[in-house]
Amino acid sequence: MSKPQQQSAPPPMSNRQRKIMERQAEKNRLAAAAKRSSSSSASSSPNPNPLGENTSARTPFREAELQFLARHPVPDFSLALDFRLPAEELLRTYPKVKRVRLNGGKSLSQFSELFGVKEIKDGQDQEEKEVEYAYLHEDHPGLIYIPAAFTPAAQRTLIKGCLKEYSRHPNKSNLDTHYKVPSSGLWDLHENVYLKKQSLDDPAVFVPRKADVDNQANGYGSDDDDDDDDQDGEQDANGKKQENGPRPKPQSHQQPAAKKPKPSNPPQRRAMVPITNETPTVPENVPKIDPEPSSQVPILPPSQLIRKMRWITLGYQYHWPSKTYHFDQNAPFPEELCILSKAVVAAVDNDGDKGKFPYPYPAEDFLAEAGVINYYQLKDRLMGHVDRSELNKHAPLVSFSFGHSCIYLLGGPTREQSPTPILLQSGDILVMTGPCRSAFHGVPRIIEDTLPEYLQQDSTDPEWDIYADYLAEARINLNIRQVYPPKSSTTTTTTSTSDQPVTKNTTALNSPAE
Ligand SMILES: O=C(O)CCC(=O)C(=O)O
Ligand SMILES: [Fe+2]
Repeated sequence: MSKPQQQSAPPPMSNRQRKIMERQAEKNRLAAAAKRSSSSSASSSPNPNPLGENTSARTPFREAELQFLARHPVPDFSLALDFRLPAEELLRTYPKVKRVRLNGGKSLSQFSELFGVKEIKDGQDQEEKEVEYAYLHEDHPGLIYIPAAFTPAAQRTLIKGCLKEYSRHPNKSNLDTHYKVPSSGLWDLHENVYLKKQSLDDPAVFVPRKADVDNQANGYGSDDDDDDDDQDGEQDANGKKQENGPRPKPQSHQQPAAKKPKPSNPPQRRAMVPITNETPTVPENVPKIDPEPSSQVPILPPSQLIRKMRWITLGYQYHWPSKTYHFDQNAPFPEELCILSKAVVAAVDNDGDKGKFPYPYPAEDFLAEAGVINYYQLKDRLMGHVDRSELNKHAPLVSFSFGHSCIYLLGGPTREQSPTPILLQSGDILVMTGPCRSAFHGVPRIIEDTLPEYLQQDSTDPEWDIYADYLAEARINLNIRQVYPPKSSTTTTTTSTSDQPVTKNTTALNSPAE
């Protein structure tokens, strides 16, 4: 007997699938409404919103940012694409996602031991366990996502590096603008107090303000600059695009300049680069004007000051206000990070399986030359932007996430493309290649209570306690870039905004520092 109602009924839908369909319908509705109101506002009212806000001017990227920034009601984080769903469910729920084996069908640990070797669980076939996959997305050509790439032990090692070692001079941090950070590093000071080797009664544990010590500006991006890529008008209160959430910060140097008492030497605002959606040519000789150290920043115990560390730069140091590199300030790049990033690029190259990864880059040409470590507290966010300061636009950008999960918005070449929210979790790798390298992206939300158990306090490893304490309210992102085209190369590199590789003899562009 036939059961016509069952044959014609759609297959049962999971809650997640239903939510995604609803979200897609809502997106379509908003896009249609925006289109309608922009065509009607062109002919009639320039401001169709009775509250005075020109909502039709909001781009889809901005809409998504606002959606995930909202505190009340709490956004539905399950709308974000979670690459760690069981493979079958992932591919069924997101038909635009494609799963591919890593280069040569190998596992990450075969590319480098720095990923750690994953344990084989009872009853699990060794070979089956070792297979690791990368994921691609039809709406985001050039995106490569490798979920759960690191073992817990490998994550701990990298997290320690990010907090204790890589944050030391000569790498610069946002704090260097205003504070005389000791060259042994702020983390060591924090550790000394944490382990009671130094007391808070000792004035030496309080990092002094630069403005009080001397008048030297050291030339690094401050929290008080703005992000010229953030076109949607929200205050972006620091040199990088990252900003703090709505926490009250009566004395903080991270407050928008307009809201705090005017310091005698107000920090520079970022106004030098025109606001545009077009990819500019790389400004190599723009003046690098540095913010002045402020005499208003608070003097804090190390445990609090460490939470004000927002970023550090690796390798070629970056000048946030002008969004250009200091080509003459090249700090030694941590060797393990060079190896690690090269291993990722090798894992997503195409040996023997042409066309699997559509924008491959030869690993032997990849060189880690610059990096940023972003330290997010729970209320911090990074507004939408494109990373376009590197001269080599063809090399992948490799990005690692540790600690709390976040919502990562990945858009397209303009803010008009509706972004895909991705749930970025500790130990995931996101690689931006080809056109994805020029895509708008941002982190509107760190998600509370998502610190994996293996990063929490662990009675068997008291040394980890201080890191666990820090991570209890933090997320760390480490991203690595190649600045120059490869040395004496005939490799294809892009020097234009085009995603089509242009073959060019690049020797002339090699590091002027050499
Ligand atoms: O935190 C992240 O995952 C993204 C960071 C980023 O986009 C950047 O540093 O340019
Ligand atoms: Fe970025």
